[in-house]
Amino acid sequence: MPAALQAAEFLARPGVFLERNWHQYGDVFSLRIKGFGTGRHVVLADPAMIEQVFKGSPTDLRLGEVADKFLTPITGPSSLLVLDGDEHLAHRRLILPPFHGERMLAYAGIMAEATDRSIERWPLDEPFALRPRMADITMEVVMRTVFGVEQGHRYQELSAALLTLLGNTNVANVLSLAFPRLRRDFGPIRTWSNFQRDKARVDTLLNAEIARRRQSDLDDREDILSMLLLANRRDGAKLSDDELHDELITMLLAGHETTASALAWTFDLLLHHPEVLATLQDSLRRGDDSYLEATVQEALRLRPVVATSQRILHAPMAVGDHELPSGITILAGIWLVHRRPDIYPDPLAFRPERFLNKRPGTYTWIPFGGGVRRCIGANFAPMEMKVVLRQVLTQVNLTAASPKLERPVNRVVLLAPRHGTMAIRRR
Ligand code: HEM
Repeated sequence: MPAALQAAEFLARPGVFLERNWHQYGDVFSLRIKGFGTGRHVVLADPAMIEQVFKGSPTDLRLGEVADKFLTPITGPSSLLVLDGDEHLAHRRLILPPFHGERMLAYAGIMAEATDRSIERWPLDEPFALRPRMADITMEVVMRTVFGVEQGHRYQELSAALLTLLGNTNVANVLSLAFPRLRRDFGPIRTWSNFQRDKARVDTLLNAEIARRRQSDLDDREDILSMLLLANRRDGAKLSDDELHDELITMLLAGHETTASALAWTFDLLLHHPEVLATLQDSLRRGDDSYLEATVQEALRLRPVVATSQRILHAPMAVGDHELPSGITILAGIWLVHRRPDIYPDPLAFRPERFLNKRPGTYTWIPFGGGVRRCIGANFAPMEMKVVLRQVLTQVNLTAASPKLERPVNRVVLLAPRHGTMAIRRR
């Protein structure tokens, strides 16, 4: 298929496109997609090969370069997503600890409050889209747990500016981010200057927040920004204001829409599988969280919001029986591994029992990628999903607004439900 057609289909319907090629060519196949990674790609659907890639040398297998092209104008150059090599590892060592341990339990309270605040505004007896409501919740969670900004005037100002910046990721902007030559205005089409204006507004507000936080008593605070202000690199240095700024935008960008889409997918699956929903509600009434945990794992398997995890290869690499050349982009097929019938019998069925009292495999369940680039929110996001699901399912009676399951659409780089998971809240 010509490269332009491959690109169009891959961008519009990545799941369908990847599956068709997988059925035709098997667990290793190549693609040509201009403007995406290095333009030449090899897709892997075999967990053993993906393990090799995730465990491979971070110098030879780079993710930062893939993201750098289109993310740096939004995040800045010091984002975990766009860094590679030693600098990436140095940032990761500082950013990972706040996402683990006891503190996470304190965040559960914030997650429950944000959910209750959102539920209060849901309409009764009329269809409404759950995905944007989930995005309100995940925005509040990032604003309070990561940025440490509580509801009020500053919260409103900063969240509105961030939503304007991220909401402007329309086709024109995404293209101009991917192709630097398009980073300008075209006569009356002023998308690039509008983007710059929105970005400057976010920068001013975020820098003011960082400066204000530096003046406060950091030891008493539990938010991630405060912890990052206290953290030292191995050489004793701290993150600069610019680096903190870039990491804050990164965590919002990586943690907000992803978790909202994952939640919308989970509700879509639950509302269309009444027997699973009933089992889950029953287990929640009994105070048993194991089925809730399994439901989240199964939803992330069947509807992973990121279809592939990417690495640019900088040295030839033998993967299985294949010699992969330097210069290609490897796509670890998250979507495909999760649909392997040898690992998940009847793979299209939504069946949380698969994970009941059974830990998902490190290389067979990969919604958060793997290795030194594994998602830093890989504990935080499932916890948030569990809190939101519990709050909603124990307080609200929801039904699906349509008998059909949602189809995935590509929202920039995430797979989201086409109609946003339409539901009806019943009395
Ligand atoms: C259900 C929700 C989420 C999903 C499905 C998801 C998925 C992913 C995936 C697939 C990657 C790339 C991993 C790789 O290539 O190996 C990633 C990276 C990342 N994620 Fe998440 N993510 C989610 C939530 C979050 C949250 C809540 C945060 C933070 C608040 C976050 C922050 C990041 C960051 C900073 C990276 C880059 C890590 C690095 O390059 O070292 N994500 N995520």
